Amino acid sequence: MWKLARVAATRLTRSRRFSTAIPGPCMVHKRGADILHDPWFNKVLFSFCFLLLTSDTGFPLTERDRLGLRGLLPPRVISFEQQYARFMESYRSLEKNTQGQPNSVVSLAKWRILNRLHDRNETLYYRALIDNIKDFAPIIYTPTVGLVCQNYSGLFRRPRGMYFSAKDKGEMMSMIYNWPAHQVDMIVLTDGSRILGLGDLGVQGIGIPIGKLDMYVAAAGINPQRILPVMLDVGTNNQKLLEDRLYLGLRQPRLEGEEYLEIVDEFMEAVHARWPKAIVQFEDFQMKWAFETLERYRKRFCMFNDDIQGTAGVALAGLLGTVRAQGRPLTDFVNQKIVVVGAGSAGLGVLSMAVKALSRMAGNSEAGAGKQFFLVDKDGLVTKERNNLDPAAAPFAKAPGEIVGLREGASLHEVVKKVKPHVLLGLSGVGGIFNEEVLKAMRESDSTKPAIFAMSNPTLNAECTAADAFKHAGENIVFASGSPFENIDLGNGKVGYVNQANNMYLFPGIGLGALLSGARSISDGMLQAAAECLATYITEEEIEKGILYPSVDSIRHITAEVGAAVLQAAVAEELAEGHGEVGPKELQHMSKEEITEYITANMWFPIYSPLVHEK
Ligand SMILES: NC(=O)C1=CN([C@@H]2O[C@H](COP(=O)(O)OP(=O)(O)OC[C@H]3O[C@@H](n4cnc5c(N)ncnc54)[C@H](O)[C@@H]3O)[C@@H](O)[C@H]2O)C=CC1
Ligand SMILES: CC(=O)C(=O)O
Ligand SMILES: [Mg+2]
Repeated sequence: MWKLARVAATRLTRSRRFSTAIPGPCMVHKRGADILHDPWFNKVLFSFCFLLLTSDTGFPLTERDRLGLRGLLPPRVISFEQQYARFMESYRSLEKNTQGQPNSVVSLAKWRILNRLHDRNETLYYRALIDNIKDFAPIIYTPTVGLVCQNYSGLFRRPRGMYFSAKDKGEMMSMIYNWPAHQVDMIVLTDGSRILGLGDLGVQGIGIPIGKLDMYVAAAGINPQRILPVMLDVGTNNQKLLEDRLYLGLRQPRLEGEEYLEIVDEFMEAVHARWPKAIVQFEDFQMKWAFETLERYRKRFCMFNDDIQGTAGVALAGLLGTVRAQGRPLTDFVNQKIVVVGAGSAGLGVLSMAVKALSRMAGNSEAGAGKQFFLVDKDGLVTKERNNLDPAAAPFAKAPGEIVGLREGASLHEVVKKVKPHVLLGLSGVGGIFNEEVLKAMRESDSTKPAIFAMSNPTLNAECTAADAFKHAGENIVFASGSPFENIDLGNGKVGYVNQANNMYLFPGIGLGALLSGARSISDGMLQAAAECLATYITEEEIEKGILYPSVDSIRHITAEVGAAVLQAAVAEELAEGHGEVGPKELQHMSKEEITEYITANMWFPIYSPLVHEK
């Protein structure tokens, strides 16, 4: 395992650009103005250019005749390519015109222009997203999505996704049929209780499933007609929201205990009844429900928890990359001292996957695995002496006297000074806790190339900035953050490389592989295959430069690879039941290359199809 084969496949070009292949027809049951008002079929681009509102239409004349559109549009027809160029022109002019304004104003303006495009013309929106993923991911995903959630009531223009509230108890089985699409493949579900590091945002957390599913379309090529963002509104404990007259959710405290679980159970049953093969990704649930729902559903439904399982795989890939960056063999992972800051769903997910990887390296022996991991939470170092020690954290708690000189609750600074860790990894949600003192203590690390992972989101919640990490911990570190930072100019032509350690490198591939395998459930083996795939993706030359993760530009390619690895694992574990016309037997007989080809061929790509009216 963990073979470091150089990924031989030539990486996909960033996108297929404007293919000359003739797209197949798309049947449409609407006509006339109804088509123009449906962003899925619409081919008109409305844009502001030099302060003029222009509407450029991509409907050819024959199509206008077929669909009763003649006379409803100005006569000029422009191509998809021209529309794309027009949109990018207006986006770039917005960038220019907002220069010098506060970051939050610029980011929200960018989010609005993208969101407006989505609401009018999905094909063009997804093309723009795919072709500019590096620029647009920070807008539709972290960090801007956090700002969008915080301001959701004010930004809300038209609904996206479905809302199931505590008031819908007993109705969900019929409600699910209100969703207009016949088929749904991917659902991202939240209850809004822990949105990034921003806490309980109640119903406003819907921005997260929307952003994650946009990443599914961009990275995994999931057809946007088959995605469903879902908010389970069980109330909020955020007093400010409860008192906000613009708040759009239920004004009641969160349901607890059985009452809460009954709502989630009912939703899961309803989804399964209508779309038995849909994958459900749980996202941004507070820790107690994140673990409980994962245990409750993972064998019964095809689901996973992204914060626990997706994050764990991404972090593990980064930890193994760190071993390579030190010029050590992967087996040296057993000697790496790792301090994890944050004992929540993400931090504990990382530790348990890392311990499993260690025990596999040691020939499946659990004995002693994880002794070199240290867990710090808001009350300091976690030891067995902790009052009310959380059972989920207990396996990682240090025994009394296990580390001489460190007591229960020792501060992060004390822990780093004493342990001299190879890796300091933050999943605490607390901005700036890797302060100057802590970062300077990392200079005493036992590693020749210490690693600092400030994985909390969004940017202001990162445990430290990239600039501070290189400044205080030294130029020889490797650095990764959950939200993007610019690379750091270290002077003398040297660059401090900033990695983005974010579960976006895995969840799209986990979902895609699970979907196309038709797996009954998502096993540890499938998740491990995803993490291994990501870990082996980076070349030695890249590692030497401090690069641990691929560029966001190649997210479609890495997702295809991860999807293939997940599918292969599902087949090996006999969990794959097939997808569409491809049955389990055919999947079993596919080579690795054929699986990757199958995955790639099934990735949706946005182009205008000729619309044909279905009588
Ligand atoms: N980069 C990525 O891919 C991911 C990042 N995250 C980020 O990780 C953060 C935490 O997420 P969860 O684990 O789900 O949250 P959580 O609420 O379950 O856990 C937070 C943990 O941080 C600890 N903590 C709070 N204040 C602290 C302090 N001052 N010092 C040390 N520890 C402290 C708490 O005790 C708790 O154990 C969030 O900001 C989230 O955005 C989560 C998932 C993926
Ligand atoms: C990235 C992510 O899933 C989070 O910050 O919660
Ligand atoms: Mg999350």
